Amino acid sequence: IDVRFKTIWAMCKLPGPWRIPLVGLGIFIATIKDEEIIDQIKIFCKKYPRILAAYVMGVPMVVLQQPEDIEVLLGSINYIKKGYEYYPILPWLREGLLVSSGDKWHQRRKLLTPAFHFRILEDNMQSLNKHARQLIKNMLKQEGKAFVADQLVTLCTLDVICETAMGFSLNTQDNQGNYYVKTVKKISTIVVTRLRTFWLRRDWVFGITRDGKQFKEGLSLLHNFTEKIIKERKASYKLEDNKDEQTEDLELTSKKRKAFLDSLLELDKKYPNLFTDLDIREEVDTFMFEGHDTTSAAIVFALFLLANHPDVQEKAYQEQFSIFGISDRAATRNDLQEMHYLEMVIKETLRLYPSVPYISRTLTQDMKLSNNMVIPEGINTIIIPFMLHRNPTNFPDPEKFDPERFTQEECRNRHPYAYIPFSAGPRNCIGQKFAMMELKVVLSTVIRFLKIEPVTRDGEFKTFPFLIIRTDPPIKIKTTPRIEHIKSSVIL
Ligand code: HEM
Repeated sequence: IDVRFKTIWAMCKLPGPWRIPLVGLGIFIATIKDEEIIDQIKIFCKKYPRILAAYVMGVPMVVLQQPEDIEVLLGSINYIKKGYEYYPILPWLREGLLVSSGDKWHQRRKLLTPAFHFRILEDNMQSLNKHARQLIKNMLKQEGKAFVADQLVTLCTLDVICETAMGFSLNTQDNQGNYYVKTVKKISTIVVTRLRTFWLRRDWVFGITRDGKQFKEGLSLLHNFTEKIIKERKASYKLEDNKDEQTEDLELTSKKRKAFLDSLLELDKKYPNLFTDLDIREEVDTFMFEGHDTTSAAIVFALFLLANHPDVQEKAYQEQFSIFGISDRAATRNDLQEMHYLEMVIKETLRLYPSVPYISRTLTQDMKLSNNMVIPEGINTIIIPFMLHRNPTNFPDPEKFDPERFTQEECRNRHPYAYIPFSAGPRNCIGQKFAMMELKVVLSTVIRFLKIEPVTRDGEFKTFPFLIIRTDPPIKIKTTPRIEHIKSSVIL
């Protein structure tokens, strides 16, 4: 809560809906129905197209909507402190990379960039292909009937992140995987409810509510799940370490693929005071969550859009056909470079449905915008990619799904901060390249082997900003095999 005169005075001068001082939009936000959140955000953002300032129960909030202003915020190393909205996820992700600030964030980002970003891009095609194929096998089992896309896709992306980053093979049929996925969804919903409801800010009040109790139970499940992964990897890592010491074959040892978690275990050995067991867990929790839920949402929305736009689907299929013909071979990294149209489809999907719909920072110093307006230190500054990507100046006819917006020429003519599904600047998404690789492998596999048909149509669902973008009702699609003989080879 910021009740300093300086802040209140500055907030008064900024454009925004004027309600009760300090309380601001607090009561309105706490009482609005979930399904109305996005519509209300749209109304406010349209009314205040550059800057929207409002108090929410003592917290001063400013929404930036112009790419030039967003560049000032995200492009600078001076504004990396995460916003107030992240406090309810602290008990879950603690100060993992997503939430940490200051020196801790700088140090972690420096250590984790080689450990995650470079390592994960090395040699994961085999694993990505394997899980993409498992996904289409599971889709084929639905035998042309409608199914909830998210249920199958999320297990696939969870398998991918577990195997590629954690070196842990999770069985998709395993109930634990299912449980983890359901609990993550429940916890994200509770986090947003808590954020909107000011009387739940105090831990003790939240703790005695039904949501608070469910949050605590869910948290212990999620932590047990990640602790199990760490324990198992630690054990197998020790075994492999011993084997390496005994083997003379150095070439073989250097070729062994190391998972991101192995690098964390190494950091633990190298800097025992910097990287304790809890530090490892907070990063595993962070990467597990960010690494599966974001990609799953993107794949589900892409499937929905492809199903509802058969012309785009056909064009994407023709591109795959030109790369693979009727061969059922696995995709290689070189193949991915050829998938220009699929990349445009993915980008357009993330424009309309950015997996992370909301980004925020607390200013630790005054910030001068491109028009010389000053946003003072202490203010919670927000970017809503879901709205930014619907700005008709940068994206004419913004509700229309049109991958052609992402030809090289169109992109060149747009402000670089007009489209930021992975955020931008020094605190951008560390998993961006890996995510694009995963989305391409999974979608290319589905498009090559299956025809996606619509069940849920445009306008038949509401979107919710629950940490990750979600829909109600969940999106359903149908799939049928494209070529009979490919169907049998995939099943084998
Ligand atoms: C379609 C997929 C993805 C999207 C759209 C996405 C988007 C984002 C965005 C917008 C942020 C900035 C959040 C903020 O400032 O509050 C972010 C940060 C982050 N993402 Fe992703 N992400 C995706 C996939 C992944 C994957 C696959 C991983 C890793 C396994 C990952 C790990 C992270 C981490 C650790 C951060 C925090 C980085 C930092 O603060 O230094 N993301 N992501």
